[in-house]
Amino acid sequence: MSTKEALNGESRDGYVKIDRYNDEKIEAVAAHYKDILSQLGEDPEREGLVKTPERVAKALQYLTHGYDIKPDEILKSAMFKEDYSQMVVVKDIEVYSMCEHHMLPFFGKAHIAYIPNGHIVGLSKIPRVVDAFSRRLQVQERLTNEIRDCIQNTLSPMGVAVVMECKHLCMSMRGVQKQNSVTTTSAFTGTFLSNDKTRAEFLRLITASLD
Ligand SMILES: Nc1nc2c(ncn2[C@@H]2O[C@H](COP(=O)(O)OP(=O)(O)OP(=O)(O)O)[C@@H](O)[C@H]2O)c(=O)[nH]1
Ligand SMILES: [Zn+2]
Repeated sequence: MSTKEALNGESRDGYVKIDRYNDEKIEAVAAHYKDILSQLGEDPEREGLVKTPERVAKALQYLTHGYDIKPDEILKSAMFKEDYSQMVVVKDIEVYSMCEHHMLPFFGKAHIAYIPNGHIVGLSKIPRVVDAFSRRLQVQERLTNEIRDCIQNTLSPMGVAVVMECKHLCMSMRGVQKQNSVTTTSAFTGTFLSNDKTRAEFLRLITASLD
């Protein structure tokens, strides 16, 4: 069974729920984690840990399921011709990703806007695109750009704006150990780049969630 098939379930809140896994992959990853537990000085046979390698393998499969999703097809599946040319903003989209350097979580919010150019897109598809790119090993900058490029290239709007604000556990629970730092990234195209007023309007609309 492919990982994609393994990810067929969808819960009501729109998040992908795994109810079948790629057993081959789970077994291979779990075997490595059993070894890792030993290397860390643990006893992988003790009661609490017996199933841990399999649990971790399943968790990792979930946390990286974005590799099997085609974000542009998500958008294409719900594009509608519509004569609406004002800014559409979807803000406060929860983001959970993992930094590719330490494989530790970073999480926060994405705020996304586009200005239609003949087509609008089903609103839920925008958070789905965010999930498709964030459920991979990432850096926040690339994640921001990938979301922007996907919406721009698929929907061809007058412009796209993406702002992300995230906390990185690799900066708080280890390393430099800064508990409250938040990283903000942004990416714009079209009118959001060329027109200061449009960009300012977007930033004003999302400001309430930036403090
Ligand atoms: N630009 C960027 N850097 C990130 C992101 N996530 C983690 N990092 C950084 O990746 C860098 C990796 O640096 P290295 O010096 O190779 O790793 P390290 O020795 O573990 O670094 P420290 O975290 O400073 O202890 C660190 O500075 C992290 O803060 C991200 O999304 N974007
Ligand atoms: Zn990191």
